Amino acid sequence: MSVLIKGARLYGEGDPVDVLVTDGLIAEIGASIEAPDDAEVIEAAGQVLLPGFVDLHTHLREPGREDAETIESGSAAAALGGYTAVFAMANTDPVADNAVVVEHVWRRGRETGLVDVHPVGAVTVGLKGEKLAELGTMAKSAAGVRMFSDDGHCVADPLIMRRALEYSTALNAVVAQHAEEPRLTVGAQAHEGRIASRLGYAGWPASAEESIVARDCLLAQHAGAKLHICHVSTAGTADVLRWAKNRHGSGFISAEVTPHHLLLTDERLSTYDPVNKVNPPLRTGADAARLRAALAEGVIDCVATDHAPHPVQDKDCEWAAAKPGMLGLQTALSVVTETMVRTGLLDWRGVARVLSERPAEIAGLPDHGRPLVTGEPANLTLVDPDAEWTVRGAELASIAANTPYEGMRLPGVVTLTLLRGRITAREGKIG
Ligand SMILES: NC(=O)N[C@@H](CC(=O)O)C(=O)O
Ligand SMILES: [Zn+2]
Ligand SMILES: [Zn+2]
Repeated sequence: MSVLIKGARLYGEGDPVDVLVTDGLIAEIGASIEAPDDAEVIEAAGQVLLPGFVDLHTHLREPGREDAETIESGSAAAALGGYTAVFAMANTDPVADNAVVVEHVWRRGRETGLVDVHPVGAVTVGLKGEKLAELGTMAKSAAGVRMFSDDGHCVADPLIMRRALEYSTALNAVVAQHAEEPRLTVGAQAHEGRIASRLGYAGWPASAEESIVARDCLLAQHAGAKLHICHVSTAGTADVLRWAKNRHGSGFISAEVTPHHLLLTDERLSTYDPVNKVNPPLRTGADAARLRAALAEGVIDCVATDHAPHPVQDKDCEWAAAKPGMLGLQTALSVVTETMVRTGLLDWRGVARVLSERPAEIAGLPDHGRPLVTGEPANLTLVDPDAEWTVRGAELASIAANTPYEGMRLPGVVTLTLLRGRITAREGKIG
């Protein structure tokens, strides 16, 4: 079976070309390729071909919260969003802190077959922050875990974090930190600042994030380890990262920003709608502007969704009782188009870097985020850069519907996703 993509521009650059995909690989790229008899032909005039997206930060909720998302529904959302690989966070129930759970997630991902699902292993047993999980056993399992995180919780104890970093070097793994000093965020509900004061919410200060990022960059350097910072949300964190990368090198320190922290601000909180509740909280417009600039510059390496589905009863309630988190997989490309491409901060080559190449590198995936040349694996995403769509939570593939972009009109539509040459999503439909 082959697929012939006709008339797309690679990275949105140069003249339109035809791309023939056969046996899971890019077989030929040329000005005009004749379709083989068995080929599925995709008319792609005006569209941009990119390497398939890689999400370093997804919550698929299986096992344990299948009323919010399953590996199957989350994989569908990923494929429709243009993703060919996702990293499934460990804060499931039971926690992915052992080989049995990570192998289950990995196997269910394979069976579903819509996106490569890589389980993230917990750093500590039960995400409790007290005792290191069996990182080595998870690394050696069939799931081949190479990213560890207690995401949802900070590895707050500096000695535990130090040991995790040290162990991870022997496993050639990366530790991804949810940077939140818990003593500074007790009871916190919103970004500490003008809006939180006005609404009467306990504040989540920027320094709760920045102090952990600074600490962990120093610990990572000392251990010679790879550290990844999850969901960077403040201008100050960008400053710390710039300093740390200069000192330690960007091969060791990496960071992601979420689409929602690029686009949304705490101005939205005045409606008291918990759809806007997320951890770390939406920050100020000045923070969002600095995050966009840091992403364009490479101080922040990549965009990760922090796709966090929650069932209606956990979101449709009073603010303080609501769970933090928002959907992200199917809206990421559009939010990046809106905030980074339409503003001139990134071209499509830059989008390939932040949504595909850098995340694949950080996680050590050999067959994603590869150049668009003959012989490479056909993990590909086709984007219509000029099309727009209106987000409707109920129409997204996730079981949960907690999108903060409800009713928003956004630019950039994923029209085709190929995983190893197989069509996983096409024109908004699976397969
Ligand atoms: N981001 C969130 O607000 N929530 C995440 C946890 C996390 O990423 O910290 C979740 O699991 O729901
Ligand atoms: Zn987190
Ligand atoms: Zn998360």
